[in-house]
Amino acid sequence: MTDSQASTTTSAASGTRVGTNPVAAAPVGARTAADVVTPEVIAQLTRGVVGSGRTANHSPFTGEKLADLPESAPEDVEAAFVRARAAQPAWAATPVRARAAVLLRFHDLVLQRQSEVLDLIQLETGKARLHAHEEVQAVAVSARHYGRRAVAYLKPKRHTGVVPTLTKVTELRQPRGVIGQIAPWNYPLELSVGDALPAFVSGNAVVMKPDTETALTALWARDLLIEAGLPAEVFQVVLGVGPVIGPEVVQRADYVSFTGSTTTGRDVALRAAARLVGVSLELGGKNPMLVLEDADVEKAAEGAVRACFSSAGQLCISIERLYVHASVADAFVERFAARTKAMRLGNSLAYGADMGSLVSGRQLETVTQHVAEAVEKGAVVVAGGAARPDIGPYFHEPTILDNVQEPMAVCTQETFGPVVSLYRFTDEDEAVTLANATPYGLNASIWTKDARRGHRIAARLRAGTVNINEGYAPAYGSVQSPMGGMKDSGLGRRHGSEGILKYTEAQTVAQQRLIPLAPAFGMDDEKYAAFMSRSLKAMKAFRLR
Ligand SMILES: NC(=O)c1ccc[n+]([C@@H]2O[C@H](COP(=O)([O-])OP(=O)(O)OC[C@H]3O[C@@H](n4cnc5c(N)ncnc54)[C@H](O)[C@@H]3O)[C@@H](O)[C@H]2O)c1
Repeated sequence: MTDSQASTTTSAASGTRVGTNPVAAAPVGARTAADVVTPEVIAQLTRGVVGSGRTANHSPFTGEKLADLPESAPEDVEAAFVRARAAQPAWAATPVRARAAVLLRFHDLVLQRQSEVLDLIQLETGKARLHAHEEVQAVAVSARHYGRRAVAYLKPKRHTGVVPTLTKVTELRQPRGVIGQIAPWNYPLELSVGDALPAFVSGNAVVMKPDTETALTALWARDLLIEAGLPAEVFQVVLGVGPVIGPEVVQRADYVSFTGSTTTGRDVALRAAARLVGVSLELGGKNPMLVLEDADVEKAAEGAVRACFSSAGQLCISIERLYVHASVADAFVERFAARTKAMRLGNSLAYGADMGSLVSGRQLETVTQHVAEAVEKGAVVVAGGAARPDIGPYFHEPTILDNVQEPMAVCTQETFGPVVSLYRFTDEDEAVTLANATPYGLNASIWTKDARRGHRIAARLRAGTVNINEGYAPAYGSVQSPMGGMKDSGLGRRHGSEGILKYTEAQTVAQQRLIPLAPAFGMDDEKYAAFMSRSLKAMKAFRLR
Protein backbone atom coordinates (compact mmCIF):
# COMPACT_ATOMS: atom_id res chain seq x y z
CA MET A 1 0.00 0.00 0.00
CA THR A 2 1.03 3.57 -0.52
CA ASP A 3 0.22 7.05 0.74
CA SER A 4 -2.48 7.32 -1.89
CA GLN A 5 -4.36 4.62 -0.05
CA ALA A 6 -4.30 6.63 3.15
CA SER A 7 -7.55 6.21 4.89
CA THR A 8 -9.62 8.18 7.29
CA THR A 9 -10.67 5.79 9.98
CA THR A 10 -13.39 5.41 12.51
CA SER A 11 -12.61 5.64 16.18
CA ALA A 12 -13.52 2.35 17.81
CA ALA A 13 -14.23 4.26 20.98
CA SER A 14 -16.31 7.23 19.90
CA GLY A 15 -17.68 6.28 16.53
CA THR A 16 -16.43 9.63 15.20
CA ARG A 17 -14.07 9.84 12.26
CA VAL A 18 -10.84 11.15 13.66
CA GLY A 19 -7.79 9.32 12.33
CA THR A 20 -5.87 10.27 9.23
CA ASN A 21 -2.79 8.11 9.57
CA PRO A 22 -1.63 6.92 6.20
CA VAL A 23 -0.17 3.51 5.61
CA ALA A 24 3.61 3.54 5.16
CA ALA A 25 4.74 4.96 1.87
CA ALA A 26 7.55 2.42 1.62
CA PRO A 27 6.83 -0.56 -0.59
CA VAL A 28 6.31 -3.79 1.29
CA GLY A 29 9.79 -5.23 1.83
CA ALA A 30 10.64 -8.02 -0.54
CA ARG A 31 11.53 -10.33 2.34
CA THR A 32 8.79 -12.18 4.17
CA ALA A 33 8.85 -13.99 7.51
CA ALA A 34 9.38 -17.28 5.67
CA ASP A 35 12.52 -15.90 4.01
CA VAL A 36 13.99 -14.75 7.30
CA VAL A 37 12.94 -17.43 9.79
CA THR A 38 13.86 -20.56 7.85
CA PRO A 39 14.04 -24.06 9.42
CA GLU A 40 17.86 -23.77 9.21
CA VAL A 41 17.84 -20.48 11.12
CA ILE A 42 15.57 -21.93 13.82
CA ALA A 43 17.77 -25.03 14.15
CA GLN A 44 20.93 -22.91 14.36
CA LEU A 45 19.57 -20.47 16.95
CA THR A 46 17.95 -23.02 19.25
CA ARG A 47 21.05 -25.24 19.47
CA GLY A 48 21.81 -25.91 23.11
CA VAL A 49 18.55 -24.44 24.43
CA VAL A 50 17.43 -26.68 27.25
CA GLY A 51 13.79 -27.62 26.80
CA SER A 52 11.89 -30.84 26.38
CA GLY A 53 8.52 -29.25 25.46
CA ARG A 54 7.50 -27.18 22.43
CA THR A 55 6.17 -23.65 22.22
CA ALA A 56 5.79 -21.18 19.36
CA ASN A 57 6.07 -17.50 18.63
CA HIS A 58 4.22 -15.31 16.15
CA SER A 59 4.64 -12.24 13.97
CA PRO A 60 2.54 -9.27 15.08
CA PHE A 61 2.62 -7.99 11.50
CA THR A 62 0.39 -10.81 10.31
CA GLY A 63 -0.37 -13.04 13.31
CA GLU A 64 1.32 -15.97 11.51
CA LYS A 65 3.49 -18.47 13.36
CA LEU A 66 7.19 -17.72 13.10
CA ALA A 67 8.86 -20.68 14.79
CA ASP A 68 8.40 -23.75 16.92
CA LEU A 69 10.69 -23.38 19.90
CA PRO A 70 11.82 -25.58 22.78
CA GLU A 71 9.89 -25.06 26.01
CA SER A 72 11.77 -25.53 29.26
CA ALA A 73 10.29 -27.36 32.22
CA PRO A 74 11.47 -26.67 35.80
CA GLU A 75 13.99 -29.55 35.56
CA ASP A 76 15.40 -28.00 32.39
CA VAL A 77 16.00 -24.76 34.31
CA GLU A 78 17.85 -26.77 36.94
CA ALA A 79 19.99 -28.39 34.21
CA ALA A 80 20.77 -24.98 32.72
CA PHE A 81 22.00 -23.71 36.09
CA VAL A 82 24.13 -26.81 36.62
CA ARG A 83 25.84 -26.26 33.27
CA ALA A 84 26.30 -22.54 33.83
CA ARG A 85 27.69 -23.09 37.34
CA ALA A 86 30.19 -25.64 36.09
CA ALA A 87 31.45 -23.29 33.37
CA GLN A 88 31.57 -20.05 35.37
CA PRO A 89 34.83 -20.47 37.37
CA ALA A 90 36.99 -20.90 34.24
CA TRP A 91 35.35 -17.85 32.68
CA ALA A 92 35.89 -15.84 35.88
CA ALA A 93 39.56 -16.88 35.82
CA THR A 94 39.93 -15.51 32.27
CA PRO A 95 41.66 -12.10 32.43
CA VAL A 96 39.28 -9.13 32.26
CA ARG A 97 41.05 -7.91 29.13
CA ALA A 98 40.26 -11.17 27.31
CA ARG A 99 36.64 -11.05 28.46
CA ALA A 100 36.38 -7.46 27.30
CA ALA A 101 37.81 -8.42 23.91
CA VAL A 102 34.80 -10.72 23.42
CA LEU A 103 32.49 -7.72 23.81
CA LEU A 104 34.48 -5.70 21.31
CA ARG A 105 34.34 -8.52 18.76
CA PHE A 106 30.61 -8.83 19.46
CA HIS A 107 30.27 -5.10 18.77
CA ASP A 108 31.85 -5.51 15.34
CA LEU A 109 29.74 -8.56 14.49
CA VAL A 110 26.50 -6.84 15.51
CA LEU A 111 27.23 -3.92 13.22
CA GLN A 112 28.34 -6.17 10.35
CA ARG A 113 25.26 -8.39 10.54
CA GLN A 114 22.66 -5.93 11.76
CA SER A 115 20.28 -6.47 8.85
CA GLU A 116 19.65 -10.02 10.13
CA VAL A 117 18.68 -8.88 13.58
CA LEU A 118 16.71 -5.89 12.31
CA ASP A 119 14.50 -8.34 10.44
CA LEU A 120 14.11 -10.55 13.51
CA ILE A 121 13.30 -7.66 15.85
CA GLN A 122 10.71 -6.34 13.43
CA LEU A 123 9.13 -9.74 12.82
CA GLU A 124 8.95 -10.59 16.52
CA THR A 125 7.87 -7.22 17.94
CA GLY A 126 6.14 -5.63 14.97
CA LYS A 127 8.04 -2.39 15.47
CA ALA A 128 9.13 -0.06 12.69
CA ARG A 129 12.65 -0.63 11.34
CA LEU A 130 13.73 2.79 12.61
CA HIS A 131 13.04 1.73 16.20
CA ALA A 132 14.60 -1.69 15.71
CA HIS A 133 17.67 0.15 14.47
CA GLU A 134 17.84 2.29 17.61
CA GLU A 135 17.94 -0.89 19.64
CA VAL A 136 20.81 -2.31 17.60
CA GLN A 137 22.72 0.96 18.00
CA ALA A 138 22.14 0.89 21.76
CA VAL A 139 23.52 -2.63 22.10
CA ALA A 140 26.55 -1.86 19.93
CA VAL A 141 27.35 1.24 21.98
CA SER A 142 26.95 -0.69 25.22
CA ALA A 143 29.27 -3.49 23.98
CA ARG A 144 31.86 -0.90 23.03
CA HIS A 145 31.53 0.96 26.30
CA TYR A 146 31.88 -2.07 28.56
CA GLY A 147 34.46 -3.63 26.23
CA ARG A 148 36.65 -0.57 26.58
CA ARG A 149 35.96 0.38 30.17
CA ALA A 150 35.61 -2.99 31.94
CA VAL A 151 39.25 -3.05 33.05
CA ALA A 152 38.87 0.36 34.69
CA TYR A 153 35.49 -0.46 36.27
CA LEU A 154 36.71 -3.76 37.72
CA LYS A 155 40.25 -2.76 38.66
CA PRO A 156 41.22 -3.61 42.27
CA LYS A 157 41.42 -0.51 44.47
CA ARG A 158 44.14 -0.04 47.08
CA HIS A 159 43.25 1.47 50.46
CA THR A 160 45.44 2.17 53.45
CA GLY A 161 44.67 0.73 56.85
CA VAL A 162 44.17 2.89 59.92
CA VAL A 163 47.86 2.41 60.68
CA PRO A 164 49.20 2.50 57.12
CA THR A 165 52.46 0.82 57.91
CA LEU A 166 50.71 -2.22 59.35
CA THR A 167 47.85 -3.00 56.96
CA LYS A 168 47.50 -3.10 53.19
CA VAL A 169 43.86 -3.20 52.07
CA THR A 170 42.64 -4.20 48.61
CA GLU A 171 39.06 -3.85 47.40
CA LEU A 172 38.22 -6.46 44.80
CA ARG A 173 35.19 -6.90 42.59
CA GLN A 174 34.26 -10.58 42.50
CA PRO A 175 31.66 -11.93 40.06
CA ARG A 176 28.47 -13.01 41.76
CA GLY A 177 28.37 -16.41 40.02
CA VAL A 178 25.33 -17.26 37.91
CA ILE A 179 23.02 -14.38 37.09
CA GLY A 180 19.34 -15.10 36.45
CA GLN A 181 18.14 -12.70 33.83
CA ILE A 182 14.47 -12.28 32.95
CA ALA A 183 13.65 -10.06 30.00
CA PRO A 184 10.50 -8.61 28.40
CA TRP A 185 9.48 -8.57 24.74
CA ASN A 186 9.49 -4.87 23.97
CA TYR A 187 13.26 -4.37 23.45
CA PRO A 188 14.24 -7.98 22.83
CA LEU A 189 17.88 -7.31 21.93
CA GLU A 190 18.76 -4.49 24.28
CA LEU A 191 17.01 -5.83 27.38
CA SER A 192 18.16 -9.41 26.92
CA VAL A 193 21.73 -9.82 25.65
CA GLY A 194 22.41 -6.07 25.80
CA ASP A 195 21.81 -6.08 29.55
CA ALA A 196 23.82 -9.28 30.01
CA LEU A 197 27.03 -7.84 28.52
CA PRO A 198 28.26 -6.22 31.77
CA ALA A 199 27.39 -9.44 33.63
CA PHE A 200 29.60 -11.49 31.32
CA VAL A 201 32.50 -9.08 31.26
CA SER A 202 32.61 -9.09 35.06
CA GLY A 203 33.07 -12.88 35.06
CA ASN A 204 29.57 -14.24 35.57
CA ALA A 205 27.62 -16.94 33.79
CA VAL A 206 24.03 -16.09 32.84
CA VAL A 207 20.86 -18.14 32.65
CA MET A 208 18.48 -16.02 30.63
CA LYS A 209 14.75 -16.26 30.22
CA PRO A 210 13.74 -14.02 27.34
CA ASP A 211 10.08 -13.62 26.48
CA THR A 212 9.12 -16.49 24.16
CA GLU A 213 7.41 -14.12 21.72
CA THR A 214 10.78 -12.47 21.02
CA ALA A 215 13.13 -15.35 21.75
CA LEU A 216 14.72 -15.57 18.29
CA THR A 217 16.23 -12.10 18.65
CA ALA A 218 17.84 -13.00 21.99
CA LEU A 219 19.03 -16.33 20.61
CA TRP A 220 20.54 -14.62 17.56
CA ALA A 221 22.57 -12.36 19.84
CA ARG A 222 23.63 -15.32 21.98
CA ASP A 223 24.90 -17.03 18.85
CA LEU A 224 26.90 -13.95 17.93
CA LEU A 225 28.42 -13.66 21.42
CA ILE A 226 29.57 -17.26 21.16
CA GLU A 227 31.04 -16.51 17.74
CA ALA A 228 32.82 -13.57 19.36
CA GLY A 229 34.48 -15.93 21.83
CA LEU A 230 32.13 -16.39 24.80
CA PRO A 231 32.24 -20.03 25.99
CA ALA A 232 28.83 -21.44 25.05
CA GLU A 233 28.17 -23.08 28.43
CA VAL A 234 28.52 -19.73 30.20
CA PHE A 235 25.35 -18.49 28.50
CA GLN A 236 22.28 -20.69 28.99
CA VAL A 237 18.83 -19.80 27.70
CA VAL A 238 15.55 -21.21 28.96
CA LEU A 239 12.20 -20.55 27.29
CA GLY A 240 8.69 -20.99 28.52
CA VAL A 241 5.74 -19.63 30.44
CA GLY A 242 6.83 -16.74 32.68
CA PRO A 243 4.94 -17.62 35.87
CA VAL A 244 6.09 -21.26 35.54
CA ILE A 245 9.81 -20.98 34.84
CA GLY A 246 10.49 -17.38 35.94
CA PRO A 247 10.31 -18.33 39.63
CA GLU A 248 12.56 -21.35 38.91
CA VAL A 249 15.21 -18.95 37.62
CA VAL A 250 14.85 -16.68 40.66
CA GLN A 251 15.04 -19.72 42.92
CA ARG A 252 18.52 -20.68 41.67
CA ALA A 253 20.26 -17.46 40.70
CA ASP A 254 23.03 -15.74 42.66
CA TYR A 255 21.59 -12.41 41.53
CA VAL A 256 18.48 -11.57 39.52
CA SER A 257 18.30 -8.97 36.78
CA PHE A 258 14.65 -8.44 35.94
CA THR A 259 12.99 -6.13 33.42
CA GLY A 260 9.22 -6.16 33.11
CA SER A 261 6.06 -5.04 34.81
CA THR A 262 5.89 -3.73 38.36
CA THR A 263 3.53 -6.54 39.38
CA THR A 264 5.92 -9.28 38.26
CA GLY A 265 8.92 -7.35 39.56
CA ARG A 266 7.42 -7.25 43.03
CA ASP A 267 6.93 -11.02 42.96
CA VAL A 268 10.52 -11.52 41.79
CA ALA A 269 11.81 -9.24 44.57
CA LEU A 270 9.90 -11.12 47.27
CA ARG A 271 11.25 -14.47 46.10
CA ALA A 272 14.79 -13.13 45.88
CA ALA A 273 14.50 -11.55 49.34
CA ALA A 274 13.53 -14.90 50.83
CA ARG A 275 16.82 -16.28 49.49
CA LEU A 276 18.84 -13.14 50.40
CA VAL A 277 20.06 -12.65 46.85
CA GLY A 278 20.26 -9.25 45.21
CA VAL A 279 17.98 -7.98 42.46
CA SER A 280 17.84 -5.19 39.99
CA LEU A 281 14.35 -4.34 38.82
CA GLU A 282 13.61 -2.23 35.75
CA LEU A 283 9.85 -1.79 35.86
CA GLY A 284 6.94 0.19 34.49
CA GLY A 285 6.26 3.90 34.19
CA LYS A 286 3.57 6.52 33.63
CA ASN A 287 5.96 9.15 32.42
CA PRO A 288 5.13 12.87 32.36
CA MET A 289 6.25 15.63 29.99
CA LEU A 290 5.98 19.29 31.04
CA VAL A 291 5.76 21.93 28.31
CA LEU A 292 6.34 25.27 30.05
CA GLU A 293 5.14 28.65 28.84
CA ASP A 294 8.63 29.53 27.53
CA ALA A 295 9.09 26.27 25.58
CA ASP A 296 9.95 26.10 21.90
CA VAL A 297 6.51 24.82 20.96
CA GLU A 298 7.51 23.53 17.53
CA LYS A 299 10.39 21.47 18.91
CA ALA A 300 8.30 20.28 21.86
CA ALA A 301 5.61 18.99 19.47
CA GLU A 302 8.25 17.20 17.41
CA GLY A 303 9.83 15.76 20.55
CA ALA A 304 6.46 14.64 21.89
CA VAL A 305 5.86 12.50 18.79
CA ARG A 306 9.15 10.65 19.40
CA ALA A 307 8.56 10.42 23.13
CA CYS A 308 4.98 9.14 22.95
CA PHE A 309 4.96 6.92 19.89
CA SER A 310 8.39 5.35 19.45
CA SER A 311 7.96 1.57 19.30
CA ALA A 312 4.20 2.25 19.33
CA GLY A 313 4.50 3.52 22.89
CA GLN A 314 5.64 0.08 24.09
CA LEU A 315 8.65 1.59 25.71
CA CYS A 316 9.15 1.86 29.46
CA ILE A 317 10.27 5.50 29.16
CA SER A 318 7.41 6.43 26.83
CA ILE A 319 5.55 9.64 27.69
CA GLU A 320 1.89 8.94 28.54
CA ARG A 321 1.00 12.20 30.37
CA LEU A 322 1.51 15.60 28.78
CA TYR A 323 1.18 18.72 30.96
CA VAL A 324 1.10 21.87 28.84
CA HIS A 325 1.02 25.45 30.11
CA ALA A 326 -2.38 26.93 29.25
CA SER A 327 -0.81 29.91 27.46
CA VAL A 328 0.84 27.65 24.82
CA ALA A 329 -1.56 24.73 24.90
CA ASP A 330 -3.51 25.55 21.75
CA ALA A 331 -0.39 26.19 19.68
CA PHE A 332 1.26 23.04 21.01
CA VAL A 333 -1.77 20.78 20.52
CA GLU A 334 -2.29 22.00 16.96
CA ARG A 335 1.31 21.17 15.99
CA PHE A 336 1.44 17.91 17.95
CA ALA A 337 -1.84 16.68 16.44
CA ALA A 338 -0.76 17.58 12.90
CA ARG A 339 2.50 15.65 13.28
CA THR A 340 0.72 12.69 14.85
CA LYS A 341 -1.87 12.46 12.10
CA ALA A 342 0.92 12.51 9.50
CA MET A 343 2.69 9.50 11.00
CA ARG A 344 2.95 6.58 8.60
CA LEU A 345 2.03 3.18 9.96
CA GLY A 346 3.62 0.23 8.24
CA ASN A 347 4.46 -3.44 8.36
CA SER A 348 7.32 -3.85 5.94
CA LEU A 349 10.89 -4.99 6.59
CA ALA A 350 12.10 -1.67 5.22
CA TYR A 351 12.53 1.88 6.43
CA GLY A 352 9.71 4.28 5.73
CA ALA A 353 7.19 3.68 8.49
CA ASP A 354 7.13 5.92 11.56
CA MET A 355 5.33 3.38 13.68
CA GLY A 356 4.66 -0.35 13.57
CA SER A 357 2.32 -2.71 15.32
CA LEU A 358 1.57 -3.52 18.93
CA VAL A 359 3.13 -6.80 19.95
CA SER A 360 0.01 -8.85 20.62
CA GLY A 361 -3.75 -9.03 20.90
CA ARG A 362 -3.35 -8.58 24.66
CA GLN A 363 -1.56 -5.23 24.19
CA LEU A 364 -4.12 -4.11 21.60
CA GLU A 365 -6.92 -4.99 24.01
CA THR A 366 -5.40 -2.85 26.78
CA VAL A 367 -4.98 0.08 24.40
CA THR A 368 -8.50 -0.11 22.95
CA GLN A 369 -10.01 -0.56 26.42
CA HIS A 370 -8.14 2.47 27.82
CA VAL A 371 -9.21 4.64 24.87
CA ALA A 372 -12.83 3.41 24.91
CA GLU A 373 -13.21 3.93 28.65
CA ALA A 374 -11.72 7.43 28.48
CA VAL A 375 -14.01 8.44 25.60
CA GLU A 376 -17.03 7.00 27.37
CA LYS A 377 -16.22 9.14 30.40
CA GLY A 378 -15.82 12.33 28.35
CA ALA A 379 -12.32 12.37 26.85
CA VAL A 380 -11.95 13.94 23.42
CA VAL A 381 -9.92 12.19 20.71
CA VAL A 382 -7.61 14.81 19.16
CA ALA A 383 -5.78 12.39 16.85
CA GLY A 384 -5.96 8.68 16.09
CA GLY A 385 -8.21 6.68 18.37
CA ALA A 386 -8.73 3.57 16.29
CA ALA A 387 -7.32 0.12 15.73
CA ARG A 388 -6.09 -0.51 12.18
CA PRO A 389 -6.80 -4.13 11.24
CA ASP A 390 -6.45 -3.09 7.61
CA ILE A 391 -2.67 -2.96 8.16
CA GLY A 392 -2.24 -5.86 10.57
CA PRO A 393 -4.12 -7.57 13.39
CA TYR A 394 -2.60 -5.52 16.25
CA PHE A 395 -2.09 -2.09 14.69
CA HIS A 396 -3.46 0.96 16.48
CA GLU A 397 -3.19 4.60 15.53
CA PRO A 398 -1.06 6.98 17.57
CA THR A 399 -3.66 8.62 19.77
CA ILE A 400 -3.94 11.92 21.63
CA LEU A 401 -6.69 12.30 24.24
CA ASP A 402 -7.83 15.63 25.66
CA ASN A 403 -10.23 16.42 28.49
CA VAL A 404 -8.90 13.51 30.48
CA GLN A 405 -9.58 13.16 34.19
CA GLU A 406 -9.62 10.58 36.91
CA PRO A 407 -10.93 7.93 37.38
CA MET A 408 -10.09 7.09 33.76
CA ALA A 409 -7.51 4.27 33.53
CA VAL A 410 -5.37 6.36 31.14
CA CYS A 411 -4.70 8.80 33.99
CA THR A 412 -3.05 6.35 36.34
CA GLN A 413 -2.37 2.97 34.72
CA GLU A 414 0.47 2.27 32.32
CA THR A 415 -1.15 1.82 28.88
CA PHE A 416 2.10 0.71 27.23
CA GLY A 417 0.79 1.72 23.84
CA PRO A 418 0.55 4.75 21.54
CA VAL A 419 -1.82 6.77 23.72
CA VAL A 420 -1.06 10.06 25.45
CA SER A 421 -3.30 12.25 27.61
CA LEU A 422 -3.23 16.05 27.59
CA TYR A 423 -3.59 18.24 30.67
CA ARG A 424 -3.31 22.02 31.00
CA PHE A 425 -1.68 23.84 33.91
CA THR A 426 -1.10 27.47 34.86
CA ASP A 427 1.43 27.23 37.65
CA GLU A 428 4.85 25.53 37.82
CA ASP A 429 4.26 24.11 41.31
CA GLU A 430 0.98 22.62 40.16
CA ALA A 431 2.72 20.97 37.19
CA VAL A 432 5.43 19.45 39.40
CA THR A 433 2.84 18.14 41.86
CA LEU A 434 0.79 16.58 39.05
CA ALA A 435 3.87 15.04 37.41
CA ASN A 436 4.88 13.44 40.71
CA ALA A 437 1.37 12.23 41.53
CA THR A 438 1.97 8.64 40.45
CA PRO A 439 3.47 5.57 42.09
CA TYR A 440 5.96 5.41 39.20
CA GLY A 441 9.19 7.36 38.74
CA LEU A 442 11.02 6.27 35.61
CA ASN A 443 11.34 9.07 33.08
CA ALA A 444 10.24 12.70 32.84
CA SER A 445 10.68 15.47 30.32
CA ILE A 446 10.73 19.26 30.63
CA TRP A 447 10.57 21.75 27.76
CA THR A 448 11.79 25.27 28.50
CA LYS A 449 14.22 27.74 26.95
CA ASP A 450 15.54 28.51 30.42
CA ALA A 451 18.09 25.78 31.19
CA ARG A 452 18.48 26.81 34.84
CA ARG A 453 14.76 26.58 35.33
CA GLY A 454 14.78 23.17 33.66
CA HIS A 455 17.44 21.90 36.08
CA ARG A 456 15.62 23.41 39.05
CA ILE A 457 12.41 21.59 38.12
CA ALA A 458 14.32 18.38 37.32
CA ALA A 459 15.58 18.29 40.90
CA ARG A 460 11.96 18.35 42.13
CA LEU A 461 10.79 15.49 39.92
CA ARG A 462 10.91 11.97 41.34
CA ALA A 463 12.12 10.23 38.19
CA GLY A 464 15.28 8.25 37.52
CA THR A 465 15.85 10.11 34.25
CA VAL A 466 14.83 13.67 33.42
CA ASN A 467 15.27 14.94 29.87
CA ILE A 468 15.35 18.69 29.30
CA ASN A 469 14.19 19.72 25.82
CA GLU A 470 14.01 16.07 24.83
CA GLY A 471 11.45 13.45 25.70
CA TYR A 472 12.99 10.34 24.43
CA ALA A 473 16.72 9.97 24.72
CA PRO A 474 17.59 6.63 23.15
CA ALA A 475 19.73 4.53 25.45
CA TYR A 476 22.84 4.93 23.34
CA GLY A 477 22.79 8.61 24.24
CA SER A 478 23.50 7.87 27.88
CA VAL A 479 25.38 4.62 28.22
CA GLN A 480 27.80 6.16 30.71
CA SER A 481 25.13 7.47 33.06
CA PRO A 482 22.83 5.32 35.17
CA MET A 483 19.30 4.63 33.98
CA GLY A 484 16.52 3.22 36.11
CA GLY A 485 13.47 3.97 38.15
CA MET A 486 12.51 5.55 41.44
CA LYS A 487 9.47 4.45 43.47
CA ASP A 488 7.49 1.61 41.81
CA SER A 489 9.57 1.90 38.65
CA GLY A 490 12.35 -0.19 40.07
CA LEU A 491 15.49 -0.79 42.03
CA GLY A 492 19.03 -0.44 40.75
CA ARG A 493 20.33 0.97 37.50
CA ARG A 494 21.64 -0.14 34.13
CA HIS A 495 24.48 1.62 32.25
CA GLY A 496 27.62 3.26 33.62
CA SER A 497 29.42 1.99 36.69
CA GLU A 498 26.21 0.94 38.46
CA GLY A 499 25.25 -1.16 35.45
CA ILE A 500 28.34 -3.33 35.83
CA LEU A 501 29.20 -3.21 39.53
CA LYS A 502 25.77 -4.63 40.41
CA TYR A 503 26.94 -7.90 38.85
CA THR A 504 29.86 -8.03 41.29
CA GLU A 505 30.33 -8.33 45.02
CA ALA A 506 32.82 -6.13 46.78
CA GLN A 507 35.44 -8.11 48.63
CA THR A 508 37.93 -6.50 50.97
CA VAL A 509 41.25 -8.26 51.49
CA ALA A 510 43.22 -6.78 54.39
CA GLN A 511 46.80 -7.97 54.59
CA GLN A 512 48.70 -7.48 57.85
CA ARG A 513 52.45 -6.94 57.61
CA LEU A 514 54.34 -9.68 59.35
CA ILE A 515 56.44 -7.45 61.58
CA PRO A 516 56.77 -8.11 65.30
CA LEU A 517 54.19 -6.07 67.19
CA ALA A 518 55.49 -3.78 69.89
CA PRO A 519 55.85 -5.75 73.08
CA ALA A 520 53.25 -3.77 75.04
CA PHE A 521 52.98 -6.43 77.66
CA GLY A 522 55.75 -6.38 80.13
CA MET A 523 56.76 -2.78 79.37
CA ASP A 524 57.33 -0.51 82.26
CA ASP A 525 54.98 2.47 82.57
CA GLU A 526 57.37 4.97 81.01
CA LYS A 527 58.06 2.88 77.91
CA TYR A 528 54.36 2.03 77.59
CA ALA A 529 53.38 5.76 77.64
CA ALA A 530 56.00 6.55 74.98
CA PHE A 531 54.75 3.66 72.84
CA MET A 532 51.13 4.84 73.10
CA SER A 533 52.11 8.39 72.30
CA ARG A 534 53.95 7.26 69.13
CA SER A 535 50.92 5.20 68.09
CA LEU A 536 48.58 8.14 68.65
CA LYS A 537 50.83 10.42 66.60
CA ALA A 538 50.77 7.88 63.79
CA MET A 539 47.00 7.73 64.01
CA LYS A 540 46.67 11.54 63.90
CA ALA A 541 49.04 11.80 60.96
CA PHE A 542 46.88 9.37 59.06
CA ARG A 543 44.41 11.09 56.84
CA LEU A 544 41.33 9.31 55.67
CA ARG A 545 41.24 9.26 51.93
N1 LIG B 1 12.20 -0.01 33.35
C1 LIG B 1 12.62 -0.59 32.24
O1 LIG B 1 13.77 -0.46 31.86
C2 LIG B 1 11.66 -1.39 31.40
C3 LIG B 1 12.03 -1.75 30.11
C4 LIG B 1 11.13 -2.47 29.33
C5 LIG B 1 9.89 -2.83 29.83
N2 LIG B 1 9.55 -2.47 31.09
C6 LIG B 1 8.22 -2.79 31.60
O2 LIG B 1 7.86 -4.12 31.24
C7 LIG B 1 6.46 -4.24 31.09
C8 LIG B 1 6.15 -4.92 29.78
O3 LIG B 1 6.78 -6.15 29.72
P1 LIG B 1 6.01 -7.53 29.98
O4 LIG B 1 4.57 -7.36 29.69
O5 LIG B 1 6.76 -8.57 29.26
O6 LIG B 1 6.21 -7.69 31.55
P2 LIG B 1 5.98 -9.00 32.42
O7 LIG B 1 6.28 -8.62 33.82
O8 LIG B 1 4.67 -9.61 32.12
O9 LIG B 1 7.06 -10.04 31.87
C9 LIG B 1 8.45 -9.77 31.91
C10 LIG B 1 9.21 -11.09 31.92
O10 LIG B 1 8.92 -11.76 33.14
C11 LIG B 1 8.46 -13.09 32.88
N3 LIG B 1 7.55 -13.48 33.96
C12 LIG B 1 6.21 -13.45 33.96
N4 LIG B 1 5.74 -13.85 35.16
C13 LIG B 1 6.82 -14.12 35.92
C14 LIG B 1 7.00 -14.54 37.27
N5 LIG B 1 5.96 -14.79 38.07
N6 LIG B 1 8.26 -14.68 37.74
C15 LIG B 1 9.32 -14.41 36.95
N7 LIG B 1 9.21 -14.01 35.68
C16 LIG B 1 7.98 -13.87 35.15
C17 LIG B 1 7.84 -12.98 31.50
O11 LIG B 1 7.74 -14.24 30.89
C18 LIG B 1 8.81 -12.04 30.80
O12 LIG B 1 9.94 -12.74 30.36
C19 LIG B 1 5.93 -2.81 31.13
O13 LIG B 1 5.39 -2.58 32.41
C20 LIG B 1 7.18 -1.97 30.92
O14 LIG B 1 7.10 -0.67 31.45
C21 LIG B 1 10.41 -1.76 31.88
